[in-house]
Amino acid sequence: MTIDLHSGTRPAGVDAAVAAARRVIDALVRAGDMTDADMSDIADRLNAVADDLDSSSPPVDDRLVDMWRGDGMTRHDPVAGRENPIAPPLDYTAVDSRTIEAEATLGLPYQGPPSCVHGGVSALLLDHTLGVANGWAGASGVTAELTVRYHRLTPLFEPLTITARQISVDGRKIRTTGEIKAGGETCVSAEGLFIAKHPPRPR
Ligand SMILES: CCCCC/C=C\C/C=C\C/C=C\C/C=C\CCCC(=O)SCCNC(=O)CCNC(=O)[C@H](O)C(C)(C)COP(=O)(O)OP(=O)(O)OC[C@H]1O[C@@H](n2cnc3c(N)ncnc32)[C@H](O)[C@@H]1OP(=O)(O)O
Repeated sequence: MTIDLHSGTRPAGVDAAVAAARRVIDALVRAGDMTDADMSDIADRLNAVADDLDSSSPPVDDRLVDMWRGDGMTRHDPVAGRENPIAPPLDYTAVDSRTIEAEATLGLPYQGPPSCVHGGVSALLLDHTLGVANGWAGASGVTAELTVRYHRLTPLFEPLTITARQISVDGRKIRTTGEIKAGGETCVSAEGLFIAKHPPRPR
């Protein structure tokens, strides 16, 4: 069974609030202490927002059930999740029946070397994208091995194409590859071994 690549939007403004939080994260990293803003006041205001959210949030077990509803894409993961402010977020489209891709431009919160994407962030994006390609191709599982090769530095502030394709399914073993490209050049490639295993979703 394949999955819908889009997790959809919710009407309550959640996506807009999370997008605003993403802006805040980006703006904080950009400002550092080179700002005239009153950072103590900003901390108070951000803490007030967090207090509002904390006081109105459901028990975590209820939220876990909500996060995992359905059988396909979720909205909370740290790569494509519209409800997760640390996700860029990637938005996948199908290339063919085993291949997906997304475009993203990453900013300062994802920095490793100067003006370049952190290698761990690239590995995260690829791990997840390989996993979603498996869901799209119809045989998915958990990552057992991920081999990542860094060919050249991956730039911040430039459009990146992240692609993944399922290569083979042999019993429970699923092999999947992917890459991150900038300007048509491969910056990072990955090979993953996934094992068909589906931890039960909280219900
Ligand atoms: C987030 C959950 C996703 C699940 C997918 C669900 C639905 C898909 C829908 C939508 C897709 C959307 C999003 C998904 C996107 C991303 C996925 C998230 C990726 C992750 O973030 S996931 C977390 C990190 N991941 C782990 O936390 C795994 C922990 N680990 C284990 O859970 C076990 O360790 C396991 C299951 C790996 C194996 O355990 P096991 O007992 O089930 O199987 P067993 O050991 O018998 O191995 C069977 C055969 O695989 C070979 N084999 C096993 N491991 C190997 C290895 N490392 N290297 C080489 N070969 C290996 C054996 O050698 C044997 O081979 P043989 O049959 O030939 O002897």
